[in-house]
Parts: sequence; structure tokens; C-alpha cells
Amino acid sequence: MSEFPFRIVGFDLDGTLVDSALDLAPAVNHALLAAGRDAVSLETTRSLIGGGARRMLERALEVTGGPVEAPHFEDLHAALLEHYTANIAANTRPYEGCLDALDILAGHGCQLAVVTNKAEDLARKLIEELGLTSRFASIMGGDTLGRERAKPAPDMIHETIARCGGGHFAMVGDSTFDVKAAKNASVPAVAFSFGYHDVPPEELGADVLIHHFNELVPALARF
Ligand SMILES: O=C(O)COP(=O)(O)O
Ligand SMILES: [Mg+2]
Repeated sequence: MSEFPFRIVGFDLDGTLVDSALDLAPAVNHALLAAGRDAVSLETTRSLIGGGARRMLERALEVTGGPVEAPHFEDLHAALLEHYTANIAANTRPYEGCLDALDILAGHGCQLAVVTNKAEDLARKLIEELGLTSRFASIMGGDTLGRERAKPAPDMIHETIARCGGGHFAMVGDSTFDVKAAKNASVPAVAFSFGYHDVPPEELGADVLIHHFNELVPALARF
């Protein structure tokens, strides 16, 4: 068997490793209710995920009547995070085939990493509650290097590669944040069509678009 083309595989978290919309949506609606706004649908929430909780709330407010003043926003953000932290793994689960694919990649000698725009403490809490912590050599969140260096900036990818000791890296994600970060870091991007999209999946510009976790390892092996 020829050598696997990647030594490190970086995964986005929300909409890629795990389907977290069922826990994010009630947290968003909890904050919207506190703002006196209407709730948004699960589908709307899915389209707002990808840039971190702060951006998700900003966009939820935009689509329900417009922005609020800064101090009020901070209160709503805190309310969202409090609700989400308390319910972080209530309904969130890895996507079908995810754990098998991670096992196979580990069997190929790949180091696995999480590169998410979620705050690092929330990402670690969720990954721990799902029993996945030991699978990852590195977990970086959107605030780990500072928000201005979160995806789509290439910095988290560069830092993940460094933390994993260097080597060929592929980014696996679901949104423009992931694909742009990969392009900015000059690494290949694989996108999942089932995740949370701010644009139609075909327009993400990923090197490969796949539709199920069982397509991931073959897709990576073809690079
Ligand atoms: O929390 C978010 O909005 C983004 O998280 P992700 O980068 O894992 O998709
Ligand atoms: Mg995502």
C-alpha cells in the first residue's frame, strides 16, 4: 500500500465532526427571546453557524430586526453562552461514520486535530462530553490565537501543523471559513455537503466536496 498523503488532518467541529445545530438553535433563541425578538428556525440557525457564537448572534439579530446597542449585545451574548454551555451535548452527536473515519485515519498514522471557530473552552467541553478528547493531538478554538486570527485567517492551520510536529496537512470543513482558511494556508480543503452552509456547498470552492463520512478517507487518499 502506498503511503497515505497526509500526516495531519484538521477538522472543523460544528457541522463537520458533530451535528450541533440542535443545541445551538435553542441557545440562539434563548438570547433572541431575551431581546424581545421572534425565534428563528433550525434551518436559519444552521446558516448562521461557522464564525463563532458572537457572529452567530449578530446575524440572528440582523435577521430578526437589526442590531442592538453594544452593552445589550454583551448581555445577550452572555445569555446565549450560558444556555449553550449548560446544554452543550444534550443533542449534539458525531455525524454517522465520523468515528470510523477517525479510526481509519489514525490507523494510517495521521494525527487528528480540531480547528474550530468555536471558543476553545466550549470546543474542549463538547469534545470531552462526547468522549472524543483522546482522539485529537491538537484542539484550537476561534479565540486561541485571538479572534482576528480565527478562520478564515490561515494562522490556526499553521499553528496546528506546528503543534503536530509538521507534515502534510488537509483541512476538512463545511463552511467558507474552513475553505478560505485552507486556501490562505495553501493546504487542500475537503468540504462536507451535509454541514452548515453560508453559501451552497458547490460554491464553497473546496478541492473535493463529499456527502458522507465514508467518502472521506478515499477522498484524502486520492490527493
Ligand atoms: O461555532 C461556530 O459558529 C463555528 O464552529 P466551527 O468552526 O466548528 O464550524
Ligand atoms: Mg463548521
